[in-house]
Amino acid sequence: IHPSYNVFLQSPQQSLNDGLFLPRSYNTYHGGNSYFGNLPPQQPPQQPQDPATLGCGTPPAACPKTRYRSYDGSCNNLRNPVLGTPNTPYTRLLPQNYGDGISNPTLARSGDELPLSRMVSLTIYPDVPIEDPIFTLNAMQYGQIITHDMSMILGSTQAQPHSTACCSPDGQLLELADVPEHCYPIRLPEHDPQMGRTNTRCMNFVRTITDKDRRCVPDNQPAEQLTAVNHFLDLSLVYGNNEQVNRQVRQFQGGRMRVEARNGQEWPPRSNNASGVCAIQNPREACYLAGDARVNQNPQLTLLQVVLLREHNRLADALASLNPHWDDETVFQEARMINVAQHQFITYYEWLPLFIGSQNSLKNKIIYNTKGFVDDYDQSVDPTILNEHATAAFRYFHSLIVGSLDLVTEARSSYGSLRLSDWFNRPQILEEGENFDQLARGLNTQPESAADRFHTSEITQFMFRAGQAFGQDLKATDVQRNRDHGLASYNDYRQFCGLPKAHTFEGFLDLITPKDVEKLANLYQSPDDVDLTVGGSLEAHVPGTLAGPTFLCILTEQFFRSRKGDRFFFENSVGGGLTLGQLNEVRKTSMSRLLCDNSHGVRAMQPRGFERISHSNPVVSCESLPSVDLSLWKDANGGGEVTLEADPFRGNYYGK
Ligand code: HEM
Repeated sequence: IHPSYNVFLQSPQQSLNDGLFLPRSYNTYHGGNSYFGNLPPQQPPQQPQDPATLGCGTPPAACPKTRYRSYDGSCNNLRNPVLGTPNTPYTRLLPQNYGDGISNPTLARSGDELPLSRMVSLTIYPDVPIEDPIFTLNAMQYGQIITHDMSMILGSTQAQPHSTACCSPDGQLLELADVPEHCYPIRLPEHDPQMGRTNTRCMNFVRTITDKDRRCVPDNQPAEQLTAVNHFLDLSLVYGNNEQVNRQVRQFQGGRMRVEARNGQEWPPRSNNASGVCAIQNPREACYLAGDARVNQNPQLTLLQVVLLREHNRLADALASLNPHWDDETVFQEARMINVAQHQFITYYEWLPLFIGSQNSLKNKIIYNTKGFVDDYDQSVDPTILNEHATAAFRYFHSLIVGSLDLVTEARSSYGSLRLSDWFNRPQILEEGENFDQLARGLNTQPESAADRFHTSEITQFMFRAGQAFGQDLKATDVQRNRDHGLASYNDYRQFCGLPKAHTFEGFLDLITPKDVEKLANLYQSPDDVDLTVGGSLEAHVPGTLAGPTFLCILTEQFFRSRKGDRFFFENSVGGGLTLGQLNEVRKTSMSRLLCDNSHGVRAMQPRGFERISHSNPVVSCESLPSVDLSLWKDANGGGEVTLEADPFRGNYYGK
């Protein structure tokens, strides 16, 4: 076992009493539970690394004393300035379980192949449309925004067919398919409904790039996958993950982001490589450039990206008129800071309680019931994204995706709908007529699909089909990715999370229905072979949450680390950069107000946008929804209470 994992060898401290979870590694961080190990304070800068070894973590030359986050997340942790930066490894709760112990995909305990991931998808994840009784499509969609802010497997765009082909365009296995370093194609079973119609034998699957591929670790050490974006919840999907991308999306005037005006609305700039990035059907179709490569993936994702972009410019315009003496950079960074604070507030206080439960969040110090600052930053907490979170637990919410997107009028009547698979990677649809407003209302009106084992065939049969009869299968991909990343088994994570380990398939009956246990027993040879992605997705939910105990334990741990390990978290009195008055203004923001302020003709919304319209959550005028009073950002030179000149952050923490 790799030394950095010794922390997990302690006996479980967690109990399942009243369904609440204490992230178990609270008091184990101090041992240096970080991939890189913790650097001593004031570590002198190291020389930049050879690009061939990019992925090993390149410490920045200096950490400037600044009230603003870097774009790549460097210097967030001053003891280990590279922590949380792009192109660094995920971390994990349990050691890798590779077929060869080093890097090959997971095998059954017997050494045989695991059941075909596509077979698992067809058996476990069929399309049975069940609406969520409480939550809107926006709850699903904001979840994807949070995901894209936190991680992206390196080597994939998660939107377009991969440039490495393991299968031919007509779905036949290619020679490269047998090169385990790159390819791990999804093989279709004999009776596959798609194969029956098209004679397709495989779906493309390219393995995630690891630290081993980048020659960062010794040959005998198990591989760890790299993530392409910074690990912090910092709107990097809007602002970019490095200075170079940030320069492409910034206007450098008035603190604004670049936008293009068409039909009286502002849109993101167009990508220079539209035909490479999007599935456009003519060169005039929009294909956007944003801080994140996945921006065009589906219309509702793009809509929220546009909302967050417009919000930046709305904030920047207000700050610039309050503080005419501020230069472009100051307006830009202050607007960015407010935008990120609002996003963190919505994520932690409006969204997360619905998914992982209010009581669970309060009890585990993920949210606080306070009007004060929360100074819980701890530089020994590792903010790195957990592989189990990104590859299994958080993907459970793929179940919430719906196959058709409602267009909704101001009177909240349906005007029609869009078929999801017609519009992957084709954001032009947002610019047509009043679609933007109608889709925005649809987000807050239409129910999401229930969190269960059923998935719309728009993502299990038709994903990214680009006009073809069939496309990819997201759930088969999720199962395949679980094995590509060599995650330990469902049974191991049960034990890690304080549940009894099953010795027979019947041992799963405490949380999984007899019918589903039977399906598992038919697919897998042993209870120890069940993939985390699969077992976790079949558990009965913990009351008040949208996940079973095993996934809840992983999600809780991740969101705990993501706040406590972020020096700039918005509730922090120093790093957060807000006065107490400003912080309590930010706490007035809401998903619905964000949509109101950044759409064109939306005049009314229900107060709680992630919850369906009801008597207790009725549609009300936008103006009546609480909003952030930006006059608190008028600085001392303009007669206000804030003074940036008195900023104590000057010079460098170390380096030049
Ligand atoms: C229409 C909506 C969505 C589509 C089409 C979609 C599609 C995808 C695709 C294609 C991948 C990459 C698969 C791979 O190659 O391994 C992915 C990854 C992922 N998705 Fe989704 N997704 C959607 C919504 C969501 C939602 C709502 C969540 C969670 C709330 C989510 C969580 C994730 C996570 C955690 C990953 C892995 C991120 C990483 O690379 O580290 N997705 N999704």
